[in-house]
Amino acid sequence: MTQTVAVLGTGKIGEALLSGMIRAGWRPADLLVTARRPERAEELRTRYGVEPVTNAEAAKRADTLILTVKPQDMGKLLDELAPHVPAERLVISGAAGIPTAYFEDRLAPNTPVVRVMTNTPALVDEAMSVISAGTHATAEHLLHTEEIFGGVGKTLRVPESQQDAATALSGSGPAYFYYLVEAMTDAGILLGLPRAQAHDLIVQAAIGAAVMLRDSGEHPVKLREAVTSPAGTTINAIRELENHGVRAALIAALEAARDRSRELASGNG
Ligand SMILES: NC(=O)C1=CN([C@@H]2O[C@H](COP(=O)(O)OP(=O)(O)OC[C@H]3O[C@@H](n4cnc5c(N)ncnc54)[C@H](O)[C@@H]3O)[C@@H](O)[C@H]2O)C=CC1
Ligand SMILES: O=C(O)[C@@H]1CCC=N1
Repeated sequence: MTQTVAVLGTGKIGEALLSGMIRAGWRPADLLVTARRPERAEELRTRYGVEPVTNAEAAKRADTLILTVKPQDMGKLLDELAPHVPAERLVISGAAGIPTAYFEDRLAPNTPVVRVMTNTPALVDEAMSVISAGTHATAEHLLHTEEIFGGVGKTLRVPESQQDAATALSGSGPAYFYYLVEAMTDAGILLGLPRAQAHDLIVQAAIGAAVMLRDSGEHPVKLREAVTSPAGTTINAIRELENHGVRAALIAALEAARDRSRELASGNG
């Protein structure tokens, strides 16, 4: 049987997922989208050939609803949806912080809910999507969720108690790397390189390092040691990173992101 999937609140993450699903072979005819602004809805229709509908219509027609609004907008969306969502619908939340119980409390009894934290590299099929089942989600619901999110990258099942940590690591994770690239590009400018060249050098170093981290099977310490020659250049840089507490700053930063995810749990964040 053909499954219809609706993306509700198709912003940055919703569109990244939608585009990836189409690349992965989903037929636009089997996909519905909702958006707050009519111009946005038309943009999605033109760009992907999908049908924009109201939230209520999506709830009635789609077998699976993927909710990708901001945590702060989730309560309002659920108020709108609740009267229209039959209990057999699979509801997938892509929002940071909000637990599956929040949805279960507001939807029909026994509604299967799955929580997913993905990230923007979904746009290039390199997402990490971390998946947890709510009380009524079955193995089949998890497989279906993996089928959807597997089209845009890797998936990993975790207990829901680990979702806030996963959000800090991989949901927000790409932003940390963009921030580092931005800072190191500035360093290149300081060292006298043209900005475009500094950018290219750092981006390629990041790509090379990322592929080695993924494919070599080596521990990051080993990989760093291989770059760090005795009395060489790298150790001077590492000493400065240690002097400035960069490791401690990263640990504190991810802890702060985890804490913020916890704060968003009520949907009022
Ligand atoms: N941006 C990111 O890197 C990531 C975001 N997320 C989660 O994804 C969700 C969305 O984030 P973004 O895509 O960044 O935000 P966004 O603001 O780009 O997208 C949300 C969209 O929902 C629409 N919307 C709000 N209420 C609506 C309603 N009642 N009906 C229809 N549309 C409605 C908004 O107009 C907006 O286009 C958030 O819950 C966030 O926690 C998760 C992982 C990564
Ligand atoms: O910053 C945020 O709240 C969202 C969730 C994870 C990444 N972006």
